[in-house]
Amino acid sequence: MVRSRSYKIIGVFPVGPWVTSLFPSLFRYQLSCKSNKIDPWTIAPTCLPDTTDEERFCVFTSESFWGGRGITILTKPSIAREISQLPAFTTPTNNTSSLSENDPRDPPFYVAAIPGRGMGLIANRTIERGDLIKAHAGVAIFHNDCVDKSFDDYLPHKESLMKLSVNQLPPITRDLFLAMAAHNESEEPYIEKIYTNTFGEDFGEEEHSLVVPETARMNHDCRPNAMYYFDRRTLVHYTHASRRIYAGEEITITYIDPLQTRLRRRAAIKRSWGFDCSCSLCSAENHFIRESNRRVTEIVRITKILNEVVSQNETAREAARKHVPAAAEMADLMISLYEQEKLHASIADGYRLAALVYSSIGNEWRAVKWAMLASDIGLIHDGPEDEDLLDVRRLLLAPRQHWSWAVNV
Ligand SMILES: C[S@@+](CC[C@H](N)C(=O)[O-])C[C@H]1O[C@@H](n2cnc3c(N)ncnc32)[C@H](O)[C@@H]1O
Repeated sequence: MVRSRSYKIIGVFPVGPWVTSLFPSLFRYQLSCKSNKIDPWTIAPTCLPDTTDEERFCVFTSESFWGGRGITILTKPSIAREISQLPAFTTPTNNTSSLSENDPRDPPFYVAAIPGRGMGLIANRTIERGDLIKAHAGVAIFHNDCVDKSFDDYLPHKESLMKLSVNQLPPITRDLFLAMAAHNESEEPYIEKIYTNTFGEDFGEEEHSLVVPETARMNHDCRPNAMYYFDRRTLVHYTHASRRIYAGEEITITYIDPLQTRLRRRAAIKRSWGFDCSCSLCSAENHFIRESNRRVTEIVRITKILNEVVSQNETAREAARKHVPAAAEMADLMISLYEQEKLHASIADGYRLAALVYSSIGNEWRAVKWAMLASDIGLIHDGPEDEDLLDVRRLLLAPRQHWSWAVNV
């Protein structure tokens, strides 16, 4: 439920005042007030009544999206218009291979019951670092104001709205959605599934929840062996191995920012998912946990200093000048701590920062070394279009022309 750059699962939602005023009249309206069909939606949108375009929420569904997988989107018309202009719709592929888990591409995993965790994914062969584990388009996107649970009186209406959205999906996709786990038995099973399984993403600069049922089968580990990113242009969610995974190992992702102490990680998991994290790091003996906490705290401290040392803001950089003489050693220590902590996924951020530090002190070859590593892992951590990755690529191509070159010399 954290919405940082890499850990984007599920948000805890803000609520606009409109919620209380609109939901009571939703269903009287929807029966009589279908608006005109807008491409690429194959079902005419169903909208909330009596509101301006800016406030109105509608269900937009395309049954033909992604080769018949379909997608349903509950959001404002202006945001749906924006989404409909993405290459996902304007240059559609014929990808039908991901309609089910048993697709013909022979996935490197199977789904199995994991004691104490419900279902999960188990590797069926060795998966090398960087290998693609799965790539699936989202099947549903919900504006977070519509899935908020805090106004109990309106829950039945929200639940019906979710149900309508999901029922408009093609049957195979709808079944994938309905097969997802839920935190709790509840009178609102649709909303409960969304709370348990969605990834937080912004569309139109507003918070939404993205549903990718196949990816939602992956359980959490504070030191996971896989990582994911979402390609906003194609609406496809990618998961890659962040280290070698052996046959028989569970494939895991992290639901939270792993750069936190055990206490904070467990509190975040408990707050948002209601389970006690029993991953191997959280279950380790106390002296191991203490060492891990120290390393994580140190990574966070050094990262803060080094971000100032290489800030593009000259005043901030000037204020951090006293750290410049030790910056290279700090960068090396930070990378070593990432490695000791087995933070195989988030180390992309460490590599990038180390590249900038070395570039800023005019050490071209070390800058290139770290930039290479940042670029390599960044591809599977953030995707090829990520701004930070593109920046690090510019550094690689022409180190001495990069904005960071020798700014601390
Ligand atoms: C996104 S779903 C993961 C897939 C789910 N296990 C299933 O059966 O489909 C999230 C839910 O899985 C369970 N879960 C995930 N990681 C876990 C872990 N490390 N320990 C215990 N339960 C976990 C929790 O019930 C959580 O609410």
